[in-house]
Amino acid sequence: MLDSFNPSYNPACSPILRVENVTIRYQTDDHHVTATDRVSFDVFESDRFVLLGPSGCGKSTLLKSIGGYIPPTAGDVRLKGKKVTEPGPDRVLVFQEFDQLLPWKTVRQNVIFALINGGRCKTEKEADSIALHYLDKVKLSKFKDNYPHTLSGGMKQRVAIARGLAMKPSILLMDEPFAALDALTRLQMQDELLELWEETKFTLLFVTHSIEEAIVVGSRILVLSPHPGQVRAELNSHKMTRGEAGASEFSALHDRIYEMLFVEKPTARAGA
Ligand SMILES: Nc1ncnc2c1ncn2[C@@H]1O[C@H](COP(=O)(O)OP(=O)(O)OP(=O)(O)O)[C@@H](O)[C@H]1O
Repeated sequence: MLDSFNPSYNPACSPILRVENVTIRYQTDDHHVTATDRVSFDVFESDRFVLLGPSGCGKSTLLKSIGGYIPPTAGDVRLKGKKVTEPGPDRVLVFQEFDQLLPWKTVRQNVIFALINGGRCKTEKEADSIALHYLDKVKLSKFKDNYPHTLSGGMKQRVAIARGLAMKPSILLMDEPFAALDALTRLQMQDELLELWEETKFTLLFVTHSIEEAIVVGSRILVLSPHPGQVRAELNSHKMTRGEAGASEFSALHDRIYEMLFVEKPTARAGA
């Protein structure tokens, strides 16, 4: 899963996740596709770190690499100081697609299955109590014995989030988890995710191509240029709200990111 122990890792001040100069190239039958180009960033404990960029800039590719599914062509991904070489229960991925649950298992059985197979629990009893705890957190206690096909898209995503958090990963990886939802449900799910974060302060890496969503969900935002993805800027979006109180700050940051993505020419990494 991870290579040998790194004695230089100090949990008090080291990042949980370090992505260093990561370039990822796909080899197709007749050509290479460079998805990301020398991307670097650090994610610290309890960050809500967002990768933001237009379609095709390599956000999903980066997330899959962090998940251990795609090795970088160049550069390194390190989790708690150890090089990521394959998937592991310390990094749980939540996808956009609604079919990420096992359709032949109930909501509660889906969470129990992950807990036992991911090695988090040894007994069904222990897994059941953790599953019920997290299903309650996502307000799905009443639907614990339902099968996935009887749930709405938003409810299925809540199960996937409960399952992810129940695993207590070092970092929760979310790839446009709300993109396929209707606009109202999407806003509601963003708020619910923030409420959950307030309770447990889990470390989150969240991919989106929506500027609004990045500002609402993120405490830090990495803006990536169009294909191939390079770091355009890293921004602090801590304490931004979409309510009236923060409206002018919110729209100033929104406009700034919009310009970076669609107006300005690529520049070196800019701090904020
Ligand atoms: N398996 C693959 N084989 C070849 N090229 C690929 C593969 N997967 C992705 N790509 C290419 O890599 C680039 C980055 O794709 P990726 O899906 O990571 O971007 P993205 O930013 O997540 O896009 P979106 O927001 O549309 O999901 C694109 O040019 C894409 O066509």
